[in-house]
Amino acid sequence: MIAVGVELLNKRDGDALLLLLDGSTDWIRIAGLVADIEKPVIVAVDDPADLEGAAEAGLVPLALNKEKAPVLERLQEALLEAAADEVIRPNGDVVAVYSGFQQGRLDSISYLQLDERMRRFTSRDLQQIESSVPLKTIKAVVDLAVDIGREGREGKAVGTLFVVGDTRKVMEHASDSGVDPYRGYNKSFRYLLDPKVQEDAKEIAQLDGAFIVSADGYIERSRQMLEVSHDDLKMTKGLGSRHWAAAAITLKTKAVSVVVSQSTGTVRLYQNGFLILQIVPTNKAIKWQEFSFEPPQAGGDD
Ligand SMILES: Nc1ncnc2c1ncn2[C@@H]1O[C@H](COP(=O)(O)OP(=O)(O)OP(=O)(O)O)[C@@H](O)[C@H]1O
Repeated sequence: MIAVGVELLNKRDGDALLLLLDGSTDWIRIAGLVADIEKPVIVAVDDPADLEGAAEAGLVPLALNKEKAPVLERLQEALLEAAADEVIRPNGDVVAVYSGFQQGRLDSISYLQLDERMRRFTSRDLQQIESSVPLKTIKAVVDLAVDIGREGREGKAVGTLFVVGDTRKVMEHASDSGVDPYRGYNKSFRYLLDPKVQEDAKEIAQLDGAFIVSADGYIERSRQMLEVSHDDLKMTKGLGSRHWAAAAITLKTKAVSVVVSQSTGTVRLYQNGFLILQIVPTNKAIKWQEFSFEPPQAGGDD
């Protein structure tokens, strides 16, 4: 199967060969099988310990930590990580060899043409913004924002805005747009890293205005209108007032803004007035063909 993968890669002039494996193997032997390729050969397994020796053999090791996940999810994760590591171009072509039907046996080959819009935030992206807000809080807010962008509420698309960190300064630029359901509530009902609080926040996100969140993850206010001038900003055309406000508040304060577009579900993160991250909901980022495989009927007429 690996030899056929190599042949396909060479014929189609693809960007990389991806071997999705169920565990460690003889890396030297694999390196021998792929010696004819000048492109990267990525070996992806779940447990990082299983990758020992892979890099020395000239392969690109990738740990997935997705042991129980279905094969397509593991493949997707491998591609996203490889793109994030810049081993493959986000719109490159990859030949993947993997166990599609039987664990432990390489029985499937796919030629994958990646989607240019493939973009997912990684911990590495987030570290860039950690300076003003702890990674833990940013990650929770971004995850929640991505959920809101992807799921909406009761079939309707929802857009919203979270302004995180530098709370006191942010509040100087904010005013109530309606009754704020969080005001006066005990801290335990406002801790955004708590899944129950996240579910409540999804409801409130349907209402106008922004959430103001402290650097340690507590919702301090919701339904806030931000009043900030946009004079010093350069923004992509087509973005509306919520996005302008999101960017502008990060120019006036040390806060980070996370905004969900109601029209597209895209999540954008601003810091110092700049767009730092743009996350298209992942289920829209790559269009996978479902496998349609029907095993032959046992005891049939043939
Ligand atoms: N200055 C602001 N502060 C807080 N929220 C705002 C502000 N301006 C707009 N919003 C919120 O954004 C909502 C939609 O505004 P608008 O359509 O201009 O935003 P947008 O940036 O185009 O976002 P979307 O992509 O979601 O349509 C408003 O109903 C309001 O809830």
